[in-house]
Amino acid sequence: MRKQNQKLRSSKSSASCKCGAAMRGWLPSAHCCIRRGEKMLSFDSLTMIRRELHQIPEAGFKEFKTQQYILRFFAQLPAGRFELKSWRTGVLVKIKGTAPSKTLAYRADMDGLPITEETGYPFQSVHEGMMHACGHDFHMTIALGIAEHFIREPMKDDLLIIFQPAEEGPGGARPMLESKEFQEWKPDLITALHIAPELPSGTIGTKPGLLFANTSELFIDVTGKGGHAAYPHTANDMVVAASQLVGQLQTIISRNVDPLDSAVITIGKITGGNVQNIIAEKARLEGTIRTLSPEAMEKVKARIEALVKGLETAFDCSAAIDYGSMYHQVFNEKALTDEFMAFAESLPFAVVERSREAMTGEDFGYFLEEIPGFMFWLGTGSPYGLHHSKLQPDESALETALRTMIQYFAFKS
Ligand SMILES: CC(=O)N[C@@H](CCC[C@H](N)C(=O)O)C(=O)O
Repeated sequence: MRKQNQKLRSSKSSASCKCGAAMRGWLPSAHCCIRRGEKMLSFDSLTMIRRELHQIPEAGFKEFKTQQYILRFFAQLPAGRFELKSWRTGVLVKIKGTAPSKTLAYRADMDGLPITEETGYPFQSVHEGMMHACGHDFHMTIALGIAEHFIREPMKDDLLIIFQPAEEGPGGARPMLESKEFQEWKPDLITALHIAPELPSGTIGTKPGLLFANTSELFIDVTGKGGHAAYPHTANDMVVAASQLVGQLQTIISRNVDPLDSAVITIGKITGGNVQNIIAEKARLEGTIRTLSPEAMEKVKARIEALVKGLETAFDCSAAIDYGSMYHQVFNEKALTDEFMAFAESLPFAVVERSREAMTGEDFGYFLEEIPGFMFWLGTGSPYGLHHSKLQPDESALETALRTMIQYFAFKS
């Protein structure tokens, strides 16, 4: 399905707008272009918005500056053509159609990650220890671009633009979906995209059916008896217990999950003990589970519980499991996804690829449980992947995504 006629611009564009405005911290300077009445935000405006958002990554449900940025963006646009509601740190914007019979929707997530940025960007995060390392700055920029376009050039149907907090955790989609604010404006079709650094810039990748995995966070606290480093026989060492458990957990993947199925258990963080010559009384494992079906998730959890029970006996310790937040799989509606792929393929500037399932998680899966729609990957070709401190997605993909979504919504309306 690949086309070679794609012409994308280099990512080395200027950080200033065509109109000469410089970036100004987290204040939305993009309004200078919007005021000039352009129908679609220019490439310079898009990159400027993305860079301003990039500077202010915030944790889930703490996206206060981000929310303010979005509200100020809409304050520059012609009132009367849209309605706006805040929901916690999120924002819902309903853009009026000329003769609506349904509501289409695009969702963008808003939060950053607790990562110390190492991109060397001149516009890198001003929030120490936080980074937009999962592309949510891109997702929001595209959402603002779509919104601005259809506020100026209304289509027939209504369009809901969803700025959803806390995708990385603890999960904003489910409570937002259940909220009165969202239910009042519940759309008939919902879409979202996610940047894919491993795909060539501008590529659109998706498939009908399962796209993203079921996820569950995993926290295990083990408590034994601490003691002097020289007297191990008088203590129950929780560093040794936790280390053994890390190895045992991997046997679930190799020995309990059907080899023709797939699952992942990743322990991303271990903490325990206080100092090098004291046997640790406590240790904590923090990780995540990924499976291709909700049933496999139940099986993996049952095995974790059995292993943890065994660990309690083996180490004469106590252990507590907390599954944190869980996300339902992203399952794309077949007819809409096939139609979108064929539509995107027909665009002269688009390159479309059929994706494989990924073990990434996305709480957008909750929206898709209730509302027909789909999610797709947007290639942003970068040598560093998602959740990496050096992630540098190619900004030219912003324009490809914006043009694709504007034309898709116009086609569906
Ligand atoms: C697209 C992406 O990277 N999403 C995150 C979602 C995280 C969910 C939750 N905090 C967990 O770790 O299970 C991902 O890590 O896949």
